[in-house]
Amino acid sequence: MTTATAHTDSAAPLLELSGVHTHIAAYHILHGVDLTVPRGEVTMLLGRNGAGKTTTLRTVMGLWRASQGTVKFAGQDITRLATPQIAGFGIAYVPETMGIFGDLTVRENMVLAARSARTAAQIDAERLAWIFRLFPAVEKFWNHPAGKLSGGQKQMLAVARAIVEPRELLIVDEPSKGLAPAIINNMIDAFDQLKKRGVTILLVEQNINFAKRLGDNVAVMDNGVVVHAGRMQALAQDEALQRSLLGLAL
Ligand SMILES: Nc1ncnc2c1ncn2[C@@H]1O[C@H](COP(=O)(O)OP(=O)(O)OP(=O)(O)O)[C@@H](O)[C@H]1O
Repeated sequence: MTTATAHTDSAAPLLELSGVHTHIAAYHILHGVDLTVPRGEVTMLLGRNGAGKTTTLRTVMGLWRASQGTVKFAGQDITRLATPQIAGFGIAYVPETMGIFGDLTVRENMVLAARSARTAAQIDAERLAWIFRLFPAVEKFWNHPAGKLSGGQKQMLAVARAIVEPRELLIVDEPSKGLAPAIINNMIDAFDQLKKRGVTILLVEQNINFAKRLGDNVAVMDNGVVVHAGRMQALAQDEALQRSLLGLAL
């Protein structure tokens, strides 16, 4: 499958939401979200429970439909496109539920995620070796049912699936959720490596320390809008601002 290439204005944000409203059934959840995700950097989407972070990601992926506003990827309006078309532009999305098939082996999970491969041998060998280096558990449990993996190993498999083919933008909902500190370090390393390969990354996080270590940019949501956006370093150095924006989430 070919990935559509859009124009390459490197200064323009890779992903840009403007005034996005989303309704779920009778509920008005997003109330005009403005969010920019600069190319080649890591952007953290923070906010209290129920602030609208997951709904924002799902709206980007076309899993919910924006009722107003626009979502642009590499300058193209993707607001009304279907999810497979959006993914086809080179956007990978790892939901909080991870989307792993527990009855299938790790290998089968990876093959299913690689749209251009029908067998493991058809997955790009250099890329697979790189994924094994990033996430040794994926290699170690290659022929084991994915359902038997620990929570951290499942999260690694979920990210490994998302990057089995080259992607321009990787979106992950709460990658650090429930992970032990050693696994969190491994995850941070992996995202760093991805960034070095030129992948733009958008992560939803509850863990402010994880966010501080990895984020170049930050956007904070509350009540269905982005209430703060800027450089992560500026927020990390301002404890009063962190408290007022994130409150108990800290
Ligand atoms: N399927 C749904 N039906 C009705 N309301 C929903 C649905 N999904 C989400 N909501 C509501 O939308 C609001 C935003 O939810 P969302 O999951 O986007 O928040 P979040 O910031 O990701 O929070 P969390 O960290 O708890 O996942 C919440 O009030 C939630 O109850």
